[in-house]
Amino acid sequence: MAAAFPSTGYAPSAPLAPFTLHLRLLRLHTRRAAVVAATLREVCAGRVPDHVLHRAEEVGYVVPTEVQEQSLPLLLSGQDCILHAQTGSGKTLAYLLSVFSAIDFTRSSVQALVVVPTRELGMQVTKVARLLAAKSCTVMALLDGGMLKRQRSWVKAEPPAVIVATVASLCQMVERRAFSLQSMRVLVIDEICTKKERLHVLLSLLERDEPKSGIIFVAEQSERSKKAGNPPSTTAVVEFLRNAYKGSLDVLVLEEDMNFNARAASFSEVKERGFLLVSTDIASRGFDLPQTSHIYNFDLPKTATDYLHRAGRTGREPFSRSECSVTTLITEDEHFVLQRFQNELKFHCEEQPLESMFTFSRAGM
Ligand SMILES: Nc1ncnc2c1ncn2[C@@H]1O[C@H](COP(=O)(O)OP(=O)(O)OP(=O)(O)O)[C@@H](O)[C@H]1O
Repeated sequence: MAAAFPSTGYAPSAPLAPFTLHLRLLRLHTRRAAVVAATLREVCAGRVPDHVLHRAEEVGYVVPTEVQEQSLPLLLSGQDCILHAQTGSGKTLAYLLSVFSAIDFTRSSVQALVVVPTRELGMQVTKVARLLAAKSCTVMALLDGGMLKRQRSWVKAEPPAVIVATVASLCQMVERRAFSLQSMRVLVIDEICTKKERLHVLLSLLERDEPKSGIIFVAEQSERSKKAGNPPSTTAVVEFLRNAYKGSLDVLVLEEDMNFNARAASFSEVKERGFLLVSTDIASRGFDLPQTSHIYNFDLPKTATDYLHRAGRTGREPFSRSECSVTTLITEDEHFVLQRFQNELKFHCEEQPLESMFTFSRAGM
């Protein structure tokens, strides 16, 4: 059977079956849809200054990503928003466009504040903000490890329109009254789930669960972190709990670097009474502490096998009938790792979003 084809630039060697034609039609529709999709300029029309959109186009931001397409109408209408999307989906550009839609470029005052968890993220955000602003306004980065003294006099003499800051640097500046926040129009909080927040979540879990005894597993310290002279994670967790935990259990620590005597002392102590043992994976194998009712993975284990060994420290005879649980603290980015462990070990975790578990007073953290 012969078939007539519209001119497509190629000659099929055999007549196309009906379903093939159907596929081609579908493809045509998809292409058409891409052509008629709104551009970034259209989505931002009348809200974001032309010079910013022009810069965005020069950089290559022409068509909005999905999160930008969905969030920009809300952000640009002045509504408060929480953007929740995968990493790399384009949230930064979405909130920066809303920052530039809200500030008055002719005023010399701090009008937008972007709070970031790390210096690295701060540098990235500052770079994109400066690209978009070009010379139309000043974007200042107040990041940990920066030259805060010099910046303090600069920020006073010539307040930037946009400040990108890590929490610690921002606090220093605010405590020294380096700038006024009275003209602030936009506040962006980018991914603030710091170790500190994790610690507070852990504390709330301990208060809620009231374990008989528990082991809190933290990650081993990396060589890089050791060289930089940072304390190991175990120290941070133990110090925090010794100050903040008001329950009856003893807070103890077990570390790789501890000598044998120190380890033995820790070990015999925990065997005798209720404990919260903070440890790296060193406590996940060979340790028999049957009274352990709760396991907390403060940091994710490296592998599914490590997860299994950690979990195996609870539910042990003769206490195995009492209520036992394994809780893993994860951020959105870590979700897939826990999913991988579940697939590999064939178990199912009940997921509890933070908001559904506790009412946090973030201001107090
Ligand atoms: N509309 C767009 N068109 C083309 N590229 C874009 C667009 N928006 C963002 N990008 C690019 O996509 C990459 C990821 O964007 P971005 O870092 O903003 O994502 P994100 O969601 O903020 O990520 P994270 O959660 O890791 O901070 C960057 O390289 C950015 O330049």
